[in-house]
Amino acid sequence: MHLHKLSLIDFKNIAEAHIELSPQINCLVGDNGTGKTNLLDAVHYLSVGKSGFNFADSQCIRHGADAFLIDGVYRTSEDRSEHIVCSYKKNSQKKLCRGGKEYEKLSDHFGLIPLVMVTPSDTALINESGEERRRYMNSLISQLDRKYLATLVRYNHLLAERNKLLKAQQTPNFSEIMEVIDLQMAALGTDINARRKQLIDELAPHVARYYAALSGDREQIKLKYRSELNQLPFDEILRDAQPQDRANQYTTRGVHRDDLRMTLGDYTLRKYGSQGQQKSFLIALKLAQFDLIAGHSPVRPILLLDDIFDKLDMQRVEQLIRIVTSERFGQIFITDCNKVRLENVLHSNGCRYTLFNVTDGEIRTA
Ligand SMILES: Nc1ncnc2c1ncn2[C@@H]1O[C@H](COP(=O)(O)OP(=O)(O)OP(=O)(O)O)[C@@H](O)[C@H]1O
Repeated sequence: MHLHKLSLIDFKNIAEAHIELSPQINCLVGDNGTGKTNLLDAVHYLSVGKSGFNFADSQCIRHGADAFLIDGVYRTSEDRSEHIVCSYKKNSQKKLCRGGKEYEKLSDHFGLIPLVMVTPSDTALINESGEERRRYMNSLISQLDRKYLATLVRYNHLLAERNKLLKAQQTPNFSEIMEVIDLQMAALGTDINARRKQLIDELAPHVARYYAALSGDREQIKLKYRSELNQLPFDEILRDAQPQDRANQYTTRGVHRDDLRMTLGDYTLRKYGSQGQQKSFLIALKLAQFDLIAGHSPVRPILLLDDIFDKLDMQRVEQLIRIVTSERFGQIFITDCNKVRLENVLHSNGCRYTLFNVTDGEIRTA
């Protein structure tokens, strides 16, 4: 499946655009702040129903306009297509339609048009708190397993109930209520732990392989899932934690404290990795994610590469281009400020591509 035609009206700084895309490599070139990333975000909207950069829908309406519209026609085979439209009008409900019919729930659309995006803002996965990494695991597992999200919602609900109880320790039957909550939390948390473990066990070898390829086999990285539940049953953890939880008045241990450990050689990537090494890791992670989704879906994800030259040396960029232009990948979008540099790399790898010039929100085929 690939995005064949894309039309935008009043989306961020793009007043109007109608473009026809290549099923393979699409390059968006232009100066800083011209709208290259905005176009990628529109493609993200059509897959996920929301911005890939945490923009609220209202922030995506072009300044001075009342609504935005994103209209995409995907080719699924020679004679079949999917028509997806996402629109949002100020102070009203966002609409996501497939073939002219509005979805009741956005989540019903998940997985139809898989997509993987690499952006400079991915560094938050390395440098921000564990919450960011848990969100990453949760979002990826939810794409592959719809039941996971329901389990997570129930766990978070119980966690909130438990924390409320810990703040009101004079509640009659405190211990009995706590026991009931813990019993349910232990079952759900054990489930969440198993799915996260399975995800990272599957993902980690691919990440290591892609990183080795990007670095020309000079460096090795490891990705590990850190959870207390890997060592102890959750019911035991909750029981042991009770005195501490009562003192702190919140739940100190559980899958809501899980994290990922990323190492370069024997050292923490966050502390000791250079910016280029961190960026290489994030690209390797996203390419591994691509393989994982492709393995679970009948269609290959669309790959969005925003600003890939940022922080990478030419050797790594060339390796990356070599990897993503291999048979295993499908439709790709690449943004860059430097047209000559991008074209040189693509030419030297013998790639065919379609180039778009982006100037002040206008997108034109070169
Ligand atoms: N709602 C909006 N209405 C109008 N303009 C907007 C809106 N949201 C963002 N912009 C503008 O879009 C531009 C940013 O576009 P974008 O992030 O796509 O740039 P880019 O071409 O990817 O640049 P860079 O090369 O620096 O990454 C900024 O000028 C910003 O002010």
